[in-house]
Amino acid sequence: MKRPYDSSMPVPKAELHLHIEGTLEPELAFALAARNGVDLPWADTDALREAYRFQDLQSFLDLYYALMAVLRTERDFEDLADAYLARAAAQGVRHAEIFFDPQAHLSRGVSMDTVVEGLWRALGRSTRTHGVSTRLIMCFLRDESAGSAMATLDAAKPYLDRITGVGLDSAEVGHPPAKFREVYEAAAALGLRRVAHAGEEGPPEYITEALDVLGVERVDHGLRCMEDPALVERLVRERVPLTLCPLSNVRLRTVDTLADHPLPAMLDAGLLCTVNSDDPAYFGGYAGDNFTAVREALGLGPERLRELARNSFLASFLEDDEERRARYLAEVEAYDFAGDAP
Ligand SMILES: Nc1ncnc2[nH]cnc12
Ligand SMILES: [Zn+2]
Repeated sequence: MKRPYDSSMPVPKAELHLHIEGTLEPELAFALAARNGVDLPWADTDALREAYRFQDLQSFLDLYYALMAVLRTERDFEDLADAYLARAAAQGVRHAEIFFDPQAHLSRGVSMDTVVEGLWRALGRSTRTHGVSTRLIMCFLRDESAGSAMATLDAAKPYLDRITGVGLDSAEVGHPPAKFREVYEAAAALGLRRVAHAGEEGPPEYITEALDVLGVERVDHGLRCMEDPALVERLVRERVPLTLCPLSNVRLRTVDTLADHPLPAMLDAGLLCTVNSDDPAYFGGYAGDNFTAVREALGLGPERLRELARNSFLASFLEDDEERRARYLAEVEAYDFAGDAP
């Protein structure tokens, strides 16, 4: 008999909201700093971890961008991605759609080639080495100009065989989606899939704008849709997936505690919710940890957990490999969710 929720057999799932730079664990950051001769302003990994007390999204972003100083070579990006994929695989992730932030590297003199080739060294072999299929999503920083986003899209053109889609991240409030209309139109014309962070700290109107102006197929976070019943109805009707990140929401104080998270109400409303880790090195857990946390804090039963796992594959960009998606979905249906630990 299979032991359900055995840690050696975690829930099969896809991760759809994961910033690769947000997987930089303190130990790897210090190792890369030593390798590259970069001075870090923290004495050691404990001191760095001490700094992980965030007031809001911006206070996290300040640290997140600062620590990227250690990422300089192809090998650094390869090691970063390999470390994430190993951890994700151990927590049941079968498929990962991975964000990266090229502007945060280009502005430090690290080229698009270094970033994409480095990540690809790990991602290109990941089904073999980690048993995890992957897609790469290039995010634009919404607190930078639309012109900078367009230049970034241009710089990515030689790598479009490796990039599945575009996203929009960084400081949300004051940077509504419409600013990026032209760059999303250009991305669509290149055949790229479209997602955007919206409704994390920003108002529900940003979610509507991301759908109507940017044509996004998935909304990252989307938490604040719950303030607008007509928007919830639309998201349900149009089956727009939301990539929720519960531990991130607690650490960035968009919800007070995990027990206050609206996930159960969102599922009850019929929203197509998924559970993801966002920046796991900073927020206290990877994909499986997020599943465990919501199961325990919110008392989600076996069928709700199955729904979340199923949704993760339904919402993924696996249209170019339906056979693989069907295999993953069959695994979800065969999984015994009735036990007592993801
Ligand atoms: N949670 C988040 N929101 C916006 N931008 C991000 N970049 C990395 N993590 C992010
Ligand atoms: Zn995010």
